[in-house]
Amino acid sequence: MLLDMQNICKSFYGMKALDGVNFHLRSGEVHALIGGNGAGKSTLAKMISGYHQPDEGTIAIEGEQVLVRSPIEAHRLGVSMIYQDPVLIQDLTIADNIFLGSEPRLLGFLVNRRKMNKDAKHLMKSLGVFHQPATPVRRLSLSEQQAVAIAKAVSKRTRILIMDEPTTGLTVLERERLFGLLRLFRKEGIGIVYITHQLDELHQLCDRITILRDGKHVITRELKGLTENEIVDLILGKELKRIFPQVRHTVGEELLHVKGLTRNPWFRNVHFQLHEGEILGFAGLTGSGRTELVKSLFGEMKRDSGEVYWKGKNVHFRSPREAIQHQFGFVHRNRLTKDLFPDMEISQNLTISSLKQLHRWQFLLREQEQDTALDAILQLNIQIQGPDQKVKHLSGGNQQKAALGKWWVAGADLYMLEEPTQGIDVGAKSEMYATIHTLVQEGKGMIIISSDFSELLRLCTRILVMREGCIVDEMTSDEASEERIVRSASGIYCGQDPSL
Ligand SMILES: Nc1ncnc2c1ncn2[C@@H]1O[C@H](COP(=O)(O)OP(=O)(O)OP(=O)(O)O)[C@@H](O)[C@H]1O
Repeated sequence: MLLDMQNICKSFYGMKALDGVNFHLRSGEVHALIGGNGAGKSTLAKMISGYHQPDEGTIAIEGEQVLVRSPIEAHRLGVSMIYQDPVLIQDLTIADNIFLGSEPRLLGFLVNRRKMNKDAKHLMKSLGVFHQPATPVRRLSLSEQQAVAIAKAVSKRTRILIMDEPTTGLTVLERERLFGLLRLFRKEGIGIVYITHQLDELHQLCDRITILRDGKHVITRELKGLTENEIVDLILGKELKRIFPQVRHTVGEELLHVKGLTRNPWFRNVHFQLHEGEILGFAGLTGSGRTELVKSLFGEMKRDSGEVYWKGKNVHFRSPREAIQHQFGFVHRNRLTKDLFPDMEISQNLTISSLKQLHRWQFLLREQEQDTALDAILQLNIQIQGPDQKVKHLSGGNQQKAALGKWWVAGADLYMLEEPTQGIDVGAKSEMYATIHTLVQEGKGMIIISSDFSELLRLCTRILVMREGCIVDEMTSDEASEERIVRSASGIYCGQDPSL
């Protein structure tokens, strides 16, 4: 056994984050570590990588009991951890980042830069990245930065590699490349702990699965033979009928009509309409212009030309404030920093865009604010300890509901959601989808940007695919398939002419 963790317990401020958890990792296996938000996955991973120490329990690597008191000690033991946002120094070069703290030396004290660059080049090449080793890391894409983090791990003779949601923000093709690398590591006997909320990834990659729930061990077994529905039930501890509710909406009046919208170099000549009863999905690779398009609709970004009609009226918002006044709401991908005030109470966050209605003679009607917030908390089923709880202390799923709730309180008629379920667990996802359907049923407009194409397929009534700033394909839910989206998004063929 490569790694053997027995009876691990850990509490924070008297609250048990892990309660008697056992975890075993074999050489050459990819072991999925799964559970809902707050189940204890990251805490367990941080025990192996030296960021936390257990209150009780033992850790053994290759049969030898160890005390992993710091990340440096973990590295010495052959443990590396890679996060969704690789921890790299952006202004240093690829080679510097890979060998930071373990630079090859000449005469024992001079850094052997030649060898460092040569080794870095070789490592990066084996990972399919061909930049010069002297390139600053800030010039690389997210997936290339991840390759640098992996190269760093490999250069340190890693035996145990822990990956915490590594595919967040990656395109389908980048994800495939990462999986290819992990399969290679598996062949070399490295044990990989793989943490994810993307259950559709498990069968592509993982050999065994361990599920945690509320800090307790639920099950460890071979993944083969376990269905996605069974995994969902084990995560939640109850039966979830359907992650994606089957709802058919009737298409009604036109809400939004975008004509020839252009902002160089991000997007060009974009035309589309959104009707009542539609959930409009935007698919595309990173840099396809989807986010910039939505930012421009929300007044966060200027446009060069084109027109936008909202409920039949020509509108041109020069700031988000104007968009909000016209009942537009936008939940960004990084909602905690962009949409919410993490150090403020949940009730203040929910009412922040509606303060005008909650003021009289320049005084905030505190009681009314609390009532309005409470209404949203109940309607959207936001799980909190009290209305004065700070948003930063909510789970990822509840933070997402709060970000949506802010626009609900403000009376938004158009919701634009960027990566609405990124990082949230399967139960919260299911609730988010149900909320989206309810809002659409009430006649609200819904635009979803998601890198999770299967989510778009199962949620949206119509999907537009963007590539290099242009809409290159459009499909109804009946016409759509993941293959068609991937092909259009990556330019393998243009949707209008599959023979190309
Ligand atoms: N440094 C900390 N201080 C206080 N509480 C913490 C700390 N780290 C984790 N916790 C708590 O421990 C519990 C387990 O959290 P953990 O981050 O391990 O869950 P997780 O399964 O990784 O969740 P997610 O999928 O949302 O990342 C949670 O209740 C969390 O609030």
